[in-house]
Amino acid sequence: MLEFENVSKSFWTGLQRKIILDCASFRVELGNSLGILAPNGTGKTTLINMMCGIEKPDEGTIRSNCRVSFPLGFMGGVNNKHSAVENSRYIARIYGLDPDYVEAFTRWLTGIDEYFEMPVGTYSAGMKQRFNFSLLLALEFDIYLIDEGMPHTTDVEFNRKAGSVLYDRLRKSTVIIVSHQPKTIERFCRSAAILRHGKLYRFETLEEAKQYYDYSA
Ligand SMILES: Nc1ncnc2c1ncn2[C@@H]1O[C@H](COP(=O)(O)OP(=O)(O)OP(=O)(O)O)[C@@H](O)[C@H]1O
Repeated sequence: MLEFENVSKSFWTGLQRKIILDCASFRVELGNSLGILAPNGTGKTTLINMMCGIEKPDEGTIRSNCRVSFPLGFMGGVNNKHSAVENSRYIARIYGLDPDYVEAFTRWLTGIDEYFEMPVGTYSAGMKQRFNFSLLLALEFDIYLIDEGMPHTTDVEFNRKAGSVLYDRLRKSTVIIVSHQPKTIERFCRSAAILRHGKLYRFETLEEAKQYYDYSA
C-alpha cells in the first residue's frame, strides 16, 4: 500500500503560491491500479515525485510498505561519469540484487555494444534513455509509477523487447499513472481519480472519472 495522509504541497512563484496538494488523503492498495487525471501544469509530476520520495511534502505524511518504483523515464539515478557496467552493478547493490544479473539484463536490453563499457556521458540521448529504461526493468517493484504514458524510444527493436517485458511486469503489479488524457490510463487502470485545485477526487470506475473530468474541464 501507498498512503498519503493530510499531505500539502505548494510552490512560491514570487507572485503567488501555486498549490499542488491541499491536505489530501488517499490510499492505493496493491492490486488496484490507479489512474490520476489532471490537466497539464497542475502537478502530475510533483505528485508522482512525492510518491517515490524525490520530492518532499510541505506537510503531512506519505507511507508505503512495499517496493515503489522511481518514475518510468526518470534519469536521476544514473551517474554520467561512470559506464553502464558500473552504474548497473552499483544500482543492483543498492536494491540488493545480483550485480551479474542486472549487468547482463541491461546489456542485453540496451543493445549499445562497446558503449556499455564507456561513460554514460558519451551516450546519445536515445542510448541514455534505453539504458535507463532497461535498469528499471531489471529491478522488480510492487508499484510502478508512470508520468504521462509509456516511455518509448525511436529504436524499434528496443521498443519491441522492452515493451513485452514491461507489459508483462505491469500486468502482474500495481500501476499508478498520472496523465491529462483518459486514453493513457485506460489500458492499465480500472479505478481513477482526478487532481483538481489541490484535491484528489476518487472514483470507482474510470468511466465516472472521465465524465466528471470532461464536465469540469
Ligand atoms: N521547484 C518549483 N518551483 C516553483 N514552481 C514549481 C516547481 N516545480 C514545479 N512548479 C510548478 O508547479 C506546477 C506543477 O508542476 P508539475 O511539473 O508537477 O505539473 P505537471 O502537471 O506535471 O505539468 P506538465 O503537464 O506541464 O508536465 C507548475 O506550475 C510548475 O511550474
